[in-house]
Amino acid sequence: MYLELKNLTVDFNGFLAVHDVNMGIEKGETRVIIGPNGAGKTTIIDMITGKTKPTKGQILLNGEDIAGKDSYDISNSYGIGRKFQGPNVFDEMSVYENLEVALCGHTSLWSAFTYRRTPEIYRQLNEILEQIDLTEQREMLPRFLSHGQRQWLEMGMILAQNPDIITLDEPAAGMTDDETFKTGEMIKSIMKDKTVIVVEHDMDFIKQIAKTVTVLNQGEILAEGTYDEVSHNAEVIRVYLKSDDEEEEA
Ligand SMILES: Nc1ncnc2c1ncn2[C@@H]1O[C@H](COP(=O)(O)OP(=O)(O)OP(=O)(O)O)[C@@H](O)[C@H]1O
Repeated sequence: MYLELKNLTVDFNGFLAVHDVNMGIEKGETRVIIGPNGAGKTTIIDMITGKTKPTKGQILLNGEDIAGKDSYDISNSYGIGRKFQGPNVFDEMSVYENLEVALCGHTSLWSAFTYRRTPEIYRQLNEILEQIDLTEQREMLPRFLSHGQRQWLEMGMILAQNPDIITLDEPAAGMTDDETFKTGEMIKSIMKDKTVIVVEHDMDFIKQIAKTVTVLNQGEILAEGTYDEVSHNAEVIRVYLKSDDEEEEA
């Protein structure tokens, strides 16, 4: 197994936000984690990406336990990238420059000083611009982009960093139906060689992208299976899907 969570647990002052979670994710898989508000979905991503240290359990990446390592190490040495819920771009830089910073990420003054745009850098940046459909917007500042386009820029910035594993926390939140569909197609095409872990609520979007869906409830795994399996599971309908519909109707 490529990425394996074993008895993963976090205790926030006596509250078990994640409790004995076991999950195995294959290399190249797109895994979606769903569940009601407060189920522990983001906390699991926080632990995988080093933001939160587990109280107990292991996070095995190719058999090596990375639980408790800091987020810088996890992103730089272990190739795990993260897209947060809200936009996370440099407002004063163009779309192109944002991607360039992500691609070339200067770790020292010297590397920034000696940096030159090479043909290979141009090629890679243009390829990413095409993949996220922002070629025409390349000189624009992010604030002039639509909400969806800003999210795609961030997906491009993560791609530019070339991680092996990409975690996306509600990538379609606030998007129109068309933008949501386009985001799903992007994940399927440009991230097809990556291992992708997505936290989402939009069931159509989940159906579009997921091979396996893990359902969390109150910090524990309630069900796991294909979209069809979990969406027909009586317990999942009771604790999650039904209450979702009722909220929408209310
Ligand atoms: N640092 C923290 N200290 C204390 N409690 C926390 C902390 N972080 C999260 N929690 C609690 O842990 C539970 C799980 O939170 P989490 O954000 O992982 O849920 P979620 O499934 O991602 O929910 P949502 O769909 O609303 O984003 C919640 O009850 C939350 O209030």
